Amino acid sequence: ASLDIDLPLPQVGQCSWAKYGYPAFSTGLDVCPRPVSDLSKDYAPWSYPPFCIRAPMNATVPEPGSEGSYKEGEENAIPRVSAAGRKYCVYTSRTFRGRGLSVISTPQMAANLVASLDDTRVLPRLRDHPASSMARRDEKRAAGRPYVIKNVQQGHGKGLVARRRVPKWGEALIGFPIMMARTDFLEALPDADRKTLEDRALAQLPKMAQEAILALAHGIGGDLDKDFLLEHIFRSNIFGIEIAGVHHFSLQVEGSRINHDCRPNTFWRYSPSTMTHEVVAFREISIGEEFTHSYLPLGLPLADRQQSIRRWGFACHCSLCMAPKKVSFASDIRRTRLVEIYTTMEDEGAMGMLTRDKIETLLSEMMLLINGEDLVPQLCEYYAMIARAYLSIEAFDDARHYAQQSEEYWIRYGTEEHDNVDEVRALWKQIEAKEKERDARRRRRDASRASRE
Ligand SMILES: C[S@@+](CC[C@H](N)C(=O)[O-])C[C@H]1O[C@@H](n2cnc3c(N)ncnc32)[C@H](O)[C@@H]1O
Repeated sequence: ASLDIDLPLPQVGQCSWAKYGYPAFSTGLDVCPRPVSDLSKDYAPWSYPPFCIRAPMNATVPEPGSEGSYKEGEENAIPRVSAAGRKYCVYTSRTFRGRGLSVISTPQMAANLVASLDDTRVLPRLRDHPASSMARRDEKRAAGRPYVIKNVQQGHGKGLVARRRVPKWGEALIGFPIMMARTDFLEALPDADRKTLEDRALAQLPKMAQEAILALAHGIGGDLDKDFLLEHIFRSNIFGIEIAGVHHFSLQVEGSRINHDCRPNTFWRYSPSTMTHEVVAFREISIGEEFTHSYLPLGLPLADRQQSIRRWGFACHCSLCMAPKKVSFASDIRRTRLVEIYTTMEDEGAMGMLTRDKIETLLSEMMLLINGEDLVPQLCEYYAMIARAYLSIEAFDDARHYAQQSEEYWIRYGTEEHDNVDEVRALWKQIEAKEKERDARRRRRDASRASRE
């Protein structure tokens, strides 16, 4: 028997692999879902017994959580760690959200998804919204759908175009994954094993789901290796997500049709507990406008964007990248200055060199730059940085104000479940602790003054 599945069943509150999925009080269960593999007798709630392949004993994968280049030999290459003998399995639910879902991952990671598979956990707000792929597709509902998928500008293939006005913060699209995989399976397994898992993940889905996946963009036509069609589709269409802190990717049929723009009009957020992708407008979108989102972190200057987008296999033709040299030069200067402000505040704050005047001057310059470059979503991080700057000069009310703003932005841009919401909450604790320290210092000073008098 495999170690993967012979662990004792943990009780609710002790699930190491189930940060969001369990405890699911509504199910009345009092244990965590057991990881299942090809050796398990029972494989519910999946539709088929898991099909598993072990990584070879010399398999290595990039170290989880490290940043840098995935290419070995490059200067900033991510260090690699052993994945010897790790079991990757295919799990399929043929009914998930009315379409089906196939997952390629390890038994523990798949166990983490079990509670979220339940369609009844999807809030009516996400299920019945006209932008939701779960909403009934009768004529009346279809008329309310905010977008139509059609060919857009030359060279961009298909895209999503607004067929009704979407207000600021309104949902443009609500979708669910159709395929998910633990990202490092691409590195841990040899070609033949990857292909076996990928083919099975596709074949176990209902016919309509298979067709929807195969119809997605395949990236650079010339180099297409027909044996690895799915990997070409992954490369052009996936969204990065985490399951219990481990990097995975997710394929979502309609969301994958949204083209990239370096100044996008939507952002997407993912809720692990309901496995929902929401694409949200961060400004009003008018009828006929294309929905766009950024495949790259926001705020990069042109050269960095051009280099990073290459990983996606295309050169960006958005209006910012195609703008006259003068315009993109000015944009680059603003973006570089913004990063400079961030580092100055962080560094000088840590060294106790900031003053209220300096913070306020940099803050107003920062707001001008952020608004000028349409980088409002970056305020999640920038507001937290301002809170830390005010904390460094013991301006507790201002620190609290910006920590609150940062928390609100993180919830809006990342959902309640985003890890950074926890980080902001840690910042609240720091503010509280430092304020107590200051009060204690004042009391000691007053007491020593009183004793002198
Ligand atoms: C995730 S898909 C987007 C949907 C795609 N247009 C389709 O027809 O399915 C990514 C592909 O769309 C195209 N694309 C997206 N954004 C683009 C942009 N800003 N400039 C040029 N091509 C873009 C590229 O071919 C890219 O490989």
